[in-house]
Amino acid sequence: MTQTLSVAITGASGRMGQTLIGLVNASDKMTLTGAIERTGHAWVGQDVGEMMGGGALGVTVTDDAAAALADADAVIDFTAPQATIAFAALAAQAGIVHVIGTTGMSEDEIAALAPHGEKATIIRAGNMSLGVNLLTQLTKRVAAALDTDYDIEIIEAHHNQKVDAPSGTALMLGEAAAEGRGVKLADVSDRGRDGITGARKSGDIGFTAIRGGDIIGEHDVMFAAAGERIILRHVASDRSVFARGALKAALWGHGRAAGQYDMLDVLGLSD
Ligand SMILES: NC(=O)C1=CN([C@@H]2O[C@H](COP(=O)(O)OP(=O)(O)OC[C@H]3O[C@@H](n4cnc5c(N)ncnc54)[C@H](OP(=O)(O)O)[C@@H]3O)[C@@H](O)[C@H]2O)C=CC1
Ligand SMILES: O=C(O)C1=N[C@H](C(=O)O)C[C@H](O)C1
Repeated sequence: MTQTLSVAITGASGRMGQTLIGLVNASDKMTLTGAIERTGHAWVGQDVGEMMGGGALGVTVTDDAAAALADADAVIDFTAPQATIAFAALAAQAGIVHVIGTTGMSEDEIAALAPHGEKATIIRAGNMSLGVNLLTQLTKRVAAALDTDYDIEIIEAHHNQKVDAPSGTALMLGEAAAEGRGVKLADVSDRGRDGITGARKSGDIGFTAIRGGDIIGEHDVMFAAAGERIILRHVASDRSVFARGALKAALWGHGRAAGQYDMLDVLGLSD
């Protein structure tokens, strides 16, 4: 019998946690060996499949992340910044693959992952879908081809439970646009306009965040000039696009040297 990849999922009860568990369970390349929630969560001690409203999967939700990661080849983690840093330490201790989908991480929080990337194989991206990662490359090319007569605006829309803005994807697209233009995003980023803002500064990259209902994730990169607009758009209509990318990353990372990677590496889209 072929060996499958043993996978633990953090934030098991979350929107992405449940999507991931469904897909891992359906995969013939992976086996779900751990489902993690924090201490005191109502799911701890229960079968994860039953908690998801289906049949038993034979995996009990645990709050002992260290033990769950010690038994796994990979952990897939879509939670929150501080939790992700703690899981990175445990993944490094276990020397396994850590797929990180968590967004809203500050510069300092991202820097805190670095020492763990010496022992774990970290694959992190603000969006794990093939479509968005391809869109970052297209954005970079279009931005490189156009001058600052074309104002770049990134507009994102998400469900009303999302806690961070701009989205991780919007920031990836902003970084790609800035790279195409040969500038640093931090120097040209314009977020949160309100009141008498003054005219738009040429060369800025603007961000707008819409929050409402159950929108899964929509991103436009607009290049607006006098007389015309180019709009590159990605619409996610099912969370499985993110989860499928994360599973692909876990399989790609297994057996690979420790270090920090992204989805462009996984998908072979790096320049
Ligand atoms: N990279 C990508 O492709 C994608 C990234 N995301 C990102 O993934 C993250 C999760 O999104 P989503 O599933 O919608 O969010 P949810 O709120 O539905 O789920 C988050 C899960 O993480 C758990 N969690 C939160 N904080 C902690 C903590 N400190 N310790 C342990 N567990 C914790 C929550 O548990 P509890 O209920 O106890 O709080 C919950 O189970 C977000 O950052 C989101 O932006 C989402 C989709 C795609
Ligand atoms: O929180 C979400 O839902 C999503 N988060 C990611 C982001 O911040 O870009 C990816 C996707 O858009 C869904």
